[in-house]
Amino acid sequence: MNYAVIGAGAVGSFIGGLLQHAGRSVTFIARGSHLEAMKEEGLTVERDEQTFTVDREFSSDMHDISSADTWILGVKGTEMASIIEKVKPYLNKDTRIITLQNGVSNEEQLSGAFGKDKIIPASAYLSASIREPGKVAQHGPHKFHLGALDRDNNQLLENIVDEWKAAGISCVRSEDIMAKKWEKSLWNLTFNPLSAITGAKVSDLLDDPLLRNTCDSVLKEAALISEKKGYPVSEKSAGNVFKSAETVRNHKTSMLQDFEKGKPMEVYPLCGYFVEKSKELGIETPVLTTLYNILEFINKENVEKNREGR
Ligand SMILES: NC(=O)C1=CN([C@@H]2O[C@H](COP(=O)(O)OP(=O)(O)OC[C@H]3O[C@@H](n4cnc5c(N)ncnc54)[C@H](OP(=O)(O)O)[C@@H]3O)[C@@H](O)[C@H]2O)C=CC1
Ligand SMILES: CC(C)(CO)C(=O)C(=O)O
Repeated sequence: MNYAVIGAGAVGSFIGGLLQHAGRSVTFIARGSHLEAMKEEGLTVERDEQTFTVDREFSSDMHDISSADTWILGVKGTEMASIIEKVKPYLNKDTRIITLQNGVSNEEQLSGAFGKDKIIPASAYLSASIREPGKVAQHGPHKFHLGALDRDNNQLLENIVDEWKAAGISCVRSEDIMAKKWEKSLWNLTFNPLSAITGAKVSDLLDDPLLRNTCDSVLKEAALISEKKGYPVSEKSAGNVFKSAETVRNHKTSMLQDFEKGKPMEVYPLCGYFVEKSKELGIETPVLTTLYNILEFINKENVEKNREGR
């Protein structure tokens, strides 16, 4: 496979760096200071047991993705509509697009634009960050679940999973990848919006009785939506949302991290989409809807403030 990472930020740089280190061809599409640093010094990947640097190909020119057959879409969900327009001219019959964004709306958007057969969704469990321009860090365990929306891609998917494993990327093939993505979305819905509104770390959300109670209400509402969409949530898997949060107590959710950096938060993919679905399905979600309304407001204010350098 020839890979292009489109939006080589934290997750994309981590995956692309490992693939290139293992001898695969990877083109990294990035921008800003991260791109400049990679062009000058290469991309350094730092993990628990190893640090290495890969030295090519780094570009901001979308034209450079045309020679790749496998695109790893690393942008945030907030960029999806604009990135679809940018990559459209370079798509051909062999192109497949791996989507690792949190949420489930990105797959809908991409399938609508390019067709289901083009999309290979992935569910990403890791904690990667750009430590400084040109350097990506991922410490602790990580895991990706990859699945095909179209059975015709099963063999190709097998090959991708084999290549990723050989490159040291922990990943498994999922028979029902959208169920996996809904499962992860329940986690994100339960913790991300409330953390961004309050500034609370995962440990605060778990330990403060009132915040925990609010998380629990959100999870119950989210489970109703998930169930109606065909992804029932058992008591055990609802319990696992809180159990798995115990393993990342020290974590600041990605939404809170974006807020603190003054970056747009993934409000629609991680929250608004589910509110929209609840309305369409006639499900009452008062807690989730209230959090969403607040989140929309603080996101706009935050982005505006940072644009103006206030
Ligand atoms: N980080 C993590 O550990 C995890 C992230 N995820 C999910 O993965 C997705 C990606 O997250 P993450 O890697 O953290 O995000 P990042 O912001 O680190 O990466 C996105 C990158 O894409 C770049 N980009 C956006 N548009 C363009 C463009 N037109 N041309 C070139 N580069 C572009 C951004 O540049 P710029 O910075 O200038 O905007 C940024 O470097 C999100 O949906 C997130 O929720 C899921 C699990 C864990
Ligand atoms: C919990 C985590 C880091 C999962 O990898 C996440 O998805 C987030 O913070 O948004």
